[in-house]
Amino acid sequence: MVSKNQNQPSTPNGNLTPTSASPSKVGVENMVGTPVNGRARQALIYVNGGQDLGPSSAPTSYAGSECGIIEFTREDVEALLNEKMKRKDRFNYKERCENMVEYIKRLKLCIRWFQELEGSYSLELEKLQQSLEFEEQKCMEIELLFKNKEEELSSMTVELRNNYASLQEKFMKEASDKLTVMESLAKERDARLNIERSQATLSEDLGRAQRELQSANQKISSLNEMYKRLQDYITSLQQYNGKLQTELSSVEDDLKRAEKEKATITEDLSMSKAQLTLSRASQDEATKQKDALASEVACLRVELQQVRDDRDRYLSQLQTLTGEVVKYKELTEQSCTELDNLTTKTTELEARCSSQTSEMKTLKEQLTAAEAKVQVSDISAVETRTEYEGQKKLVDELQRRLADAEYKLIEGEKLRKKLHNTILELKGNIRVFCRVRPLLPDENCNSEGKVISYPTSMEVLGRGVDLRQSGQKHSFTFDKVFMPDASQEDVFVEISQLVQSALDGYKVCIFAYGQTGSGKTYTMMGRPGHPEEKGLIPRVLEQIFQTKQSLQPQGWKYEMFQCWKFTTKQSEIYCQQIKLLLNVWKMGLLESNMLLNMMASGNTHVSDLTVVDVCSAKEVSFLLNQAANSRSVGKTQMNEQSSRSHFVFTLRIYGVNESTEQQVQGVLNLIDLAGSERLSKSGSTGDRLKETQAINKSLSSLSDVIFSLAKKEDHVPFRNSKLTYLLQPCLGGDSKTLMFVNISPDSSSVGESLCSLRFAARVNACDIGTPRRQTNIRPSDTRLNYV
Ligand SMILES: Nc1ncnc2c1ncn2[C@@H]1O[C@H](COP(=O)(O)OP(=O)(O)OP(=O)(O)O)[C@@H](O)[C@H]1O
Repeated sequence: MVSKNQNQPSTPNGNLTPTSASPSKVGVENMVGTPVNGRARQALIYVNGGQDLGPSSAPTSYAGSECGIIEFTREDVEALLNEKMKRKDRFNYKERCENMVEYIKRLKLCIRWFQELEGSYSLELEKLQQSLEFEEQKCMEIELLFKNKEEELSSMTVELRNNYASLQEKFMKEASDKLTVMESLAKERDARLNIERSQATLSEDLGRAQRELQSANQKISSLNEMYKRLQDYITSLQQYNGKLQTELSSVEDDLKRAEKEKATITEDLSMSKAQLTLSRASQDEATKQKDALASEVACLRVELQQVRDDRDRYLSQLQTLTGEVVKYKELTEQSCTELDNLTTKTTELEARCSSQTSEMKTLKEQLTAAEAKVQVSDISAVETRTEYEGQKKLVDELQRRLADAEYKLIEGEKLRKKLHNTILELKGNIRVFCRVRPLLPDENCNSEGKVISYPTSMEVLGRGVDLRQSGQKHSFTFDKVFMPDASQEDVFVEISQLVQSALDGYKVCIFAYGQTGSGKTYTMMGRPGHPEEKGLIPRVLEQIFQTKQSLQPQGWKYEMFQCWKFTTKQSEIYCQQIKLLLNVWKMGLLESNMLLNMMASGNTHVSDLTVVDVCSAKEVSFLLNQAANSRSVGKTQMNEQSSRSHFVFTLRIYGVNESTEQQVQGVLNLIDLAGSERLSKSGSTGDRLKETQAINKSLSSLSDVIFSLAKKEDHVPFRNSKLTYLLQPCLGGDSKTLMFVNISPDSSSVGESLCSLRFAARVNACDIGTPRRQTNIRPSDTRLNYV
């Protein structure tokens, strides 16, 4: 610390000048406690290097004291003292005195400056005192104000206390409410725990069901294998049977041949016997003739003897009777000729007799040989008969085994059908498949990225689809999601089981829903002129006709196949009117009061509808092409070739197996709905606008029906539109329904896509009941029921 007396000498010129090499702060320390004017003074003198110190930078609190005091850092002072100590040795005393004088001069200048400052400060002090008085007055006023405020505040405090009391009351009430809420929360928690527990049991059930499903699948595959094996076995049995049959027929041929031979031999034998009898008769005759001839010869001999006697007599008489010699000579010659004749006749007869004897001998030999042959053929006939009986027994045994195998096969088929339908029931009787079509060449991918994406988590792989709209992601899960690269075949594979159900006697309904241009017609009908891109309808028909062939060996034999009737029809519901596709050119639009009756069987009947019986897929595809060509097509802003009508393709299937007395009656409805579109976006006007409104109305009726069925309401509004009325039998609780929701990946259609996906998600959450199989119904007239 530096203490400085006011009486110290000042610089001669009285100016405050900084030391040449001085730092910006210079401090001087003097002894503390040195008496100055009888008082010890302390001071720090601060000299700003070369700057004019104004009143603002000068200390103010020391006005009126004997010297100005300025803060000086200790470090600076210590540094200065050190410097001084160091310099002590280096400078001589004189120099130090000079320095000191110079220094004192400066100090004096400072003091003067401080005195000036003090004057200015006293002025300021006066001003301040005045302002203090003013402030005091102000304070008085403020105090008054404060009092008033205090009163106000006290009244407010009272009020606030009252408020506080009421608030406390409220708080108490709230607390009790909170308690009740906590209680209900606890109850809810319990309920939630219960739900979680039941969810766990349900998931366990689900797991069990899935395991059962797996085992059922395994059973099905084993049954299928068994079925294949049985088929192979049956084929081999049939082959064996065929072989046996051919062998049997060859044996039968042999037998026939042998019998024929026997017959011919017997015939020959009887002929021979007859011949023999004839020969014997002729022999007898010949013997008789011989005897007669012999007696004749004997007579002739007797006559000859008589003649000879006569000749002798005559010769004796010749001698006597010369005239009569010529006469007698002639007579003798004549008798000789006659005798010769008789001799030759006898020789001839003898030769004939001997030839007949030899003939008889050969005939006897032949007879013996024939009898031996007959004996041999009798033995072979007995052998053949025993062999034939053995073969017959074998054939009977084989036929019994075949019938056994067929019975097993039929039982297996029954089990397969049951398991197949159990699987489908487990999958749900209303299912939703989503199909996203690829971007078309004239559509551009959104600059912000793709609108549609597919989650890759294992849980929803192949079943999930995400749609992004204005940066927000909407996720949906369906039974199956087909990405744009899915082929028509991939889609068909997934629905082929439903076609099998229709063949097993169920009502099946498959419909495509979606905005205009989203690919409904492509899915149902395919791309015309591209057989590899043919749609579901032609593929379904192919499957049905193939199954018809393959079911033949299982009892649905060709003769019985005559009982199968494939009846197809196409009907089009257009602007709430029913238009007949096949004779649309003849009839045009039908009147709205057209008769729609419910048949006793629960099937809808459309009057005057042309029904065509078809026998092959070719015939049906011809009819389909006709139907597709006569379908109403229009152009909207959203699709160049928009289908402005619903297309309903119905296939009715009757099956009879006469060996098992089984009959099935199934219905398959394939529907390409007209495109749903926003009126504003479609750009429709006039008739087209009416048409779009009608389409939207019938689609909304369809959704009303589905949701009403899902809620199990007593009244289902089937009659709200022709479409739902016509489809009533197939949309009812006892049918299997599959919905395709077709989606366009174009970013400009994202709003419509979101609507379609939301509708599909609601449909997917529905449960419309358990399907019933229609069996043992022999249709009296299949043409009466159409849907
Ligand atoms: N999966 C697909 N693969 C290739 N092209 C497709 C696919 N789906 C649809 N398309 C094409 O998209 C266009 C529109 O399809 P389509 O006519 O089937 O739509 P839609 O939904 O039936 O329309 P609308 O309701 O107006 O009749 C057609 O050119 C069709 O060939």
